[in-house]
Amino acid sequence: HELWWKRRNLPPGPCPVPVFGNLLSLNYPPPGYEAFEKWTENYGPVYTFWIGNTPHIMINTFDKLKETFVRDGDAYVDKKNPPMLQLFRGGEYGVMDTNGAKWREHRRFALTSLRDFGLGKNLMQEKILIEVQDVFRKFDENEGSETDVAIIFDNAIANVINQLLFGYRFDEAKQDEFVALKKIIDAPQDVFGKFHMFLAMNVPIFRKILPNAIFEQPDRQLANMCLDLWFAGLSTTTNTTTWAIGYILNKPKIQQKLHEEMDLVIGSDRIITTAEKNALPYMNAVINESQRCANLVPLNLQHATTRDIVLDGYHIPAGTGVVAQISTVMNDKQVFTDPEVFNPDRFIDENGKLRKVEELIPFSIGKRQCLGEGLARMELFLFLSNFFNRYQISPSFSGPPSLIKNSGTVIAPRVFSAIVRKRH
Ligand code: HEM
Repeated sequence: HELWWKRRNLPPGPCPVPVFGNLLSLNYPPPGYEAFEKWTENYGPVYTFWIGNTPHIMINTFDKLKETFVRDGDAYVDKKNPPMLQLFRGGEYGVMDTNGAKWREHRRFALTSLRDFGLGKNLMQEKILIEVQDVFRKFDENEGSETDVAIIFDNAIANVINQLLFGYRFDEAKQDEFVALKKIIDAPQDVFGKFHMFLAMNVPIFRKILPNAIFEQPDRQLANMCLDLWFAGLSTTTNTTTWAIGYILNKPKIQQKLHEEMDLVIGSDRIITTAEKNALPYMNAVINESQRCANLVPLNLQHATTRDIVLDGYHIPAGTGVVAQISTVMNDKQVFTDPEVFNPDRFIDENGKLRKVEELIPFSIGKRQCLGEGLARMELFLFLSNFFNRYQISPSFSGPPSLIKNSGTVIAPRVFSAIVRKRH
């Protein structure tokens, strides 16, 4: 039944094992890119991947993603949530794990609110630049000594999202609150990042070990919405920033080229704004390549078909799991030569301009594409360009940071410290 009957009408894919499906393969080696790549080579752009005992149709190339998640977007828009998640949230609340009219209304509300709070205008930039100055203050204080880079950016990026959600930032007087809040936010993140908890979420037999709903608030929609924006907005942006610095510490020549561009275009330690974004192609290429190599979600969020579809001749019933497998697209050898190499030059054309590569899709594609993309792009540019304009960063005495990835839902770099020195 498990090995043949249930699979007979689905696109071919790796053979699942009872209870775990294909999940165990993602740990050999973690975080699973290689398994997904091998399956794409073996079965083509569409195959079936089993999460526990639930089949998911994986879409693994950019062309197939356009044909499905973009051109037929409505059919792929629902989320397929493990029942465990409803227990954890106290029901179907928030924006990330809701469907239908509720999802549409709250996604629109979140996007409009981001716009009203100044995204696309100078207001949001001003808020981020206050944090850039605070980051400067902290690095200046630690100049010449070993510093945990991620902690400083994490506080700053949390301030941006907290300003938006609750109207204040975690300044010196509010550090205790920040630490306490981080503990609460990181607890589920740590837990869900663990491979055994990932199994517990997806393999029914393990469900009994997780606690019941943690949300007791009367307004669960509001609480879950805040959780979604905090959760989705903080670790993704901090991890990308920290990965970028980690990759650069492993390739000093790239930092040298960044500094040459900064000296030519900016020429002092003044603050850089988004108005200068187009004048800094190499900086943008470094950000692009950092997002591609960080490849934060080895297995993208799981969607479900909203109606029966026919895909490559297979009849897929409504409610079947479908995944826009962006990590495989961003490692596609046909598009990105030597995908394992950190090489920002792949985004620079023969005239030294930024090259648009449409297969770079770290924010995913289709109707559920990341709703914080505009904010995240602004943060990445302002934090990283201003950081590299002001500082020279070098590895700590123990050498450049490890780039090895652990398993997890959003892949964080290993903790490292480095030494910064002002350039001007
Ligand atoms: C570098 C930073 C970020 C990356 C790489 C990233 C990536 C992603 C990805 C891959 C998805 C899944 C899309 C899908 O279902 O296929 C997503 C969804 C989402 N992201 Fe982001 N994200 C980032 C920053 C942010 C920020 C700053 C916010 C909030 C302000 C945010 C809020 C969300 C929300 C709410 C969703 C769910 C959208 C929905 O289901 O309609 N993200 N993001």
